[in-house]
Amino acid sequence: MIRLSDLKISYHIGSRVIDAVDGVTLTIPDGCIVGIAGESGCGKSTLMKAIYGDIQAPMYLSRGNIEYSLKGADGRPVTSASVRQEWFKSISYIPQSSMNSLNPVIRIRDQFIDFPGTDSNKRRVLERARDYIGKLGLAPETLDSYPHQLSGGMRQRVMIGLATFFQPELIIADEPTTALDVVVQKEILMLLMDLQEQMGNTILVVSHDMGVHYQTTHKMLIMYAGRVVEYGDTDSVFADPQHPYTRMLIDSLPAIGDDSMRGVMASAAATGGDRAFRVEPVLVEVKPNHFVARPAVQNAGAAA
Ligand SMILES: Nc1ncnc2c1ncn2[C@@H]1O[C@H](COP(=O)(O)OP(=O)(O)OP(=O)(O)O)[C@@H](O)[C@H]1O
Repeated sequence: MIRLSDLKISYHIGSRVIDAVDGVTLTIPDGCIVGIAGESGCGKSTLMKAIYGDIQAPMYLSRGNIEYSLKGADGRPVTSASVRQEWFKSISYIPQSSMNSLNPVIRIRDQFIDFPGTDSNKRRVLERARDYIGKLGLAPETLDSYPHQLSGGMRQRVMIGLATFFQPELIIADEPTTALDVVVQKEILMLLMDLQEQMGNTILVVSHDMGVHYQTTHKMLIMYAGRVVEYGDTDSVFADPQHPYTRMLIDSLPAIGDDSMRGVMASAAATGGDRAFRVEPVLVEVKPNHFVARPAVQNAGAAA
């Protein structure tokens, strides 16, 4: 379980402050895949980095806190202060464009054993890695390759392999299939789903693709302008979206035979756009496990 309480994450840019995540309070249960969606710049990656404990200038925690029910490698509870020590052990992160994050001058095998340890320990890990990447659909020789010798899909599988090798309890995948063709996208997502089923861990997946969310997630978290507008079981959110922005995202899913984006444009116009999408931070449970935020109270200046 991860509990976010009144979380506010900001960036200091010169004399300006950008509140990228603004007053998020919610609980993510164990053992589920949570999809995070929302327009570009709404704060998805910032929220993921904060949960991962990767808060570095110019980003900072303005308010609130994060609690984890994770156990560290030493058996102790993970806290915001200790979460960084758990990277790639109890918690791992597959960043945006992660397939380009592999060190280009280091063979894949050496990326698996890039940790302090004895030679015999590393040999044992390498044997396990050879076995493990086979389960991810990669040939054992992949370990002997340099990243540039692999296709984008293979590199992404390697990244997922590195992120899941130690069976972390929490995996954060920030747009894990961007820049891959649709067939490879599907394979990668199936792989993540299979791994989640086997390990029973929690996966947070950021994606702009609502179709991907519908097919792969148990819960959906929809963000707009730094706030969570809706959060609930995926079936419920897709069957009965409560917030106009969620409705617009779901309407953007093309149906077979649909030849245009007219539905999206029409529903954006009908909802009243930005003003109608802005919300207060507090989420209200409208159905079991389905929360929605109330519309923001517009001040006189904003309304003018
Ligand atoms: N390093 C940074 N310095 C300054 N501002 C930043 C930085 N990173 C993000 N921001 C700002 O914080 C806000 C949220 O950005 P974030 O990357 O979290 O959004 P996002 O929803 O993940 O977007 P995308 O879907 O495009 O990845 C945006 O206004 C962005 O400009």
